[in-house]
Amino acid sequence: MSGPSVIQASNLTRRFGGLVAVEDYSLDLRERELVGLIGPNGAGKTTAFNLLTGITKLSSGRIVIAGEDMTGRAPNRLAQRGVARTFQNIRLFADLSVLENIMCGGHMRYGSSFFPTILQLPSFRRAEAKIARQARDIAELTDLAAIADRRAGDLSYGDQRRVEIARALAGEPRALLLDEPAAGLNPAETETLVGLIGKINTDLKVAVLVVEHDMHLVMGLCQRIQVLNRGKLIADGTPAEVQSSPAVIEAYLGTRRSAKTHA
Ligand SMILES: Nc1ncnc2c1ncn2[C@@H]1O[C@H](COP(=O)(O)OP(=O)(O)OP(=O)(O)O)[C@@H](O)[C@H]1O
Repeated sequence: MSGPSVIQASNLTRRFGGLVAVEDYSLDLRERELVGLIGPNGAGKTTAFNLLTGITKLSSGRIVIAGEDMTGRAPNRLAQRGVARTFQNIRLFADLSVLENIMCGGHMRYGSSFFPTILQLPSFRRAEAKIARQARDIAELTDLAAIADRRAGDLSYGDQRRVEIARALAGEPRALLLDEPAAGLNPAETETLVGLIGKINTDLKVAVLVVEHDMHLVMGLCQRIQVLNRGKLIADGTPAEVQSSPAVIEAYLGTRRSAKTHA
């Protein structure tokens, strides 16, 4: 049985001029759920992600996070309410160490305000110690402890991806949204990533929504899969249900057919 709702998004719509990128998209992501969001190129997945995290403004719709209406709030307010994300293109501080990058995630959530920081008050030192302790725990969990002092910019792509996820976890999110986490990873790195996402979901009890082109990964990892096509949700079910859905098969075949026609 799944728990209470973490993200309740209802009828999210976003227009860009005359183009409706996402239309009436709804998601009820519950505690401990691991949900995949798939769809052909241009289906609206990234736009849906950006709407859920407040990065793109809604044309209409409603977003409730852990019971609080967060519609129209800025991305940092949604993050504070417990929604963390990673991006398609890795965005790390290349010159900072792995541990410092992870601590940045903690600062976003628990950092001291301006005056305690400037004056180095005890409250500032306490917050810093807590953030450093927590970053070390997360480095352990994400298998980054052995390279915690290395410069992030010197790491392999797969390790950088894990640092990005570790930094997102430092904000102690209720939900983690991963935008194409396996993009650019080799098969061994992808396998490590799949193990990590599973661990985050089961051990840390964080709800996960993952956008991914790697079907094998999505089908093996997710309990539930949503399929977007031309901005609209055309399926929402178990991997087996989605794979046998005529609308889904048609959406993917249709994309291939039109790609051939235009080739
Ligand atoms: N800022 C924007 N301005 C105008 N059109 C946009 C903007 N962002 C997205 N779109 C359009 O909205 C549609 C959905 O794009 P989106 O990037 O969300 O799809 P996607 O499913 O993530 O695609 P992909 O799998 O290729 O990453 C596309 O037609 C895209 O061109």
